[in-house]
Amino acid sequence: MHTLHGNFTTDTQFFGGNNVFDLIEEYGSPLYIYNEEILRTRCKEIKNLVTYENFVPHYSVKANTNIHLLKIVREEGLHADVMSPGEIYLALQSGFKPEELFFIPNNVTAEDMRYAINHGVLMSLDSLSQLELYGEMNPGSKVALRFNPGIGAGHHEKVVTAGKKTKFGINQEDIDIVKSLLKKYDLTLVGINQHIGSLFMDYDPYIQSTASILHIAEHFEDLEFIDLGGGFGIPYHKQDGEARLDIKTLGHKLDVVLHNFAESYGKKLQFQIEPGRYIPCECGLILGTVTSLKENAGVHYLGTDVGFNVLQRPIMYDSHHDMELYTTHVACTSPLTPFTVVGNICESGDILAKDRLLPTPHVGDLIGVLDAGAYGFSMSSSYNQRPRTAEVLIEETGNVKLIRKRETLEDLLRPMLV
Ligand SMILES: Cc1ncc(COP(=O)(O)O)c(C=O)c1O
Ligand SMILES: N[C@@H](CCCC[NH3+])C(=O)O
Repeated sequence: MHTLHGNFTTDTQFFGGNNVFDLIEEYGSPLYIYNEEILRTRCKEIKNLVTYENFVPHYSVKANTNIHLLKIVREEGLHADVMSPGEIYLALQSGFKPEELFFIPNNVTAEDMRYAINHGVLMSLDSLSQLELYGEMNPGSKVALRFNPGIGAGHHEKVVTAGKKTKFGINQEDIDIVKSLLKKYDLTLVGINQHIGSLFMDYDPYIQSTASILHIAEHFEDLEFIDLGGGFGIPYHKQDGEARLDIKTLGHKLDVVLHNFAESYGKKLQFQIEPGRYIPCECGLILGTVTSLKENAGVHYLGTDVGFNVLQRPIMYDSHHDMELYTTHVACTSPLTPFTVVGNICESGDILAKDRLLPTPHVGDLIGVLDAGAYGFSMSSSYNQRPRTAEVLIEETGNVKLIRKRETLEDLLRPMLV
């Protein structure tokens, strides 16, 4: 086997010595593949971000909710942030205790709230009307609130979750109303949180937004924790030499802020963060098959079975994912050609990458779509009635463990009660 493109020798390191063609033969194509060692490394980096002792990172499970990965994240000592009853359910099933979960929903029904209350999971409300609803349902209890710190950041406007143009968070101007609602329902505000958006590589907006939430915290006595949010980015353009987020410097800067705040607040309250992407993104890759090659009006199409049912990020946010090709043919030394890499879905927008420089592949070669461990499978669908893919974990020993069965055609029919 030859790797035709890429500076990341995934075949030996990432796949734990397993041959990609054998993996596809055994588990089918396309296939999500995760590397346990990389996952554990990212967890440790986040766990040791700061020296401030009362620091509890919560993994935002929406990025990847496979229960086998959740178990590893928990073993590494992280807690979890959850968004829905489904995420609460899976997190509990994977071994997290209710007190290790933080429910941060948006526009939920009373039924969703009831699920969290019944399972003893602390909830954060992010609007006055949701706080009112919660207060009516569960007066006299502990509660958290999500504030909008006024600063947003993210890799695309669809993932900026603070500032002026967003549905998330309570505005600072409403703090007096918040206080009266807390009093009305005898609620104890134990924590406040924020999340400015997804994927920063420059940590300045994160540090600035930390200052904002700490300023908001000064309005409330007796807080037990402050959650600074997620958004920690990963370099999706590694093949172009993109640098990693400087997590060490970010950690040092945060440390100073946290220690100073605890001193002025008068207690060593708990600080939390909620990274999603950073934890599983780089441990995951999609392996697909080159199904056709075609030229139309000067555009070279490289057809694959990785449609937007499998990976939605490129069509949703124009996201870039580095790619590799694997072949059993003699490695080709011809010049690189710009290919438009497409999937098998019946929509013209089903494009994984435009003008991607690649060596000319053969039908039957394999394509690796890198950094797909976050918001990959969790955003996938069965559109065009393509059953969802299998997932495998390359354990630290190199052993391959099937962690999700490929769905079958019968799985498509089952919920229709036929
Ligand atoms: C409330 C909340 N917390 C955490 C996250 C995780 O974000 P990221 O994956 O960018 O770290 C998100 C998603 O953007 C979110 O909405
Ligand atoms: N789904 C987005 C991240 C934000 C999701 C959570 N608010 C992505 O793939 O980049």
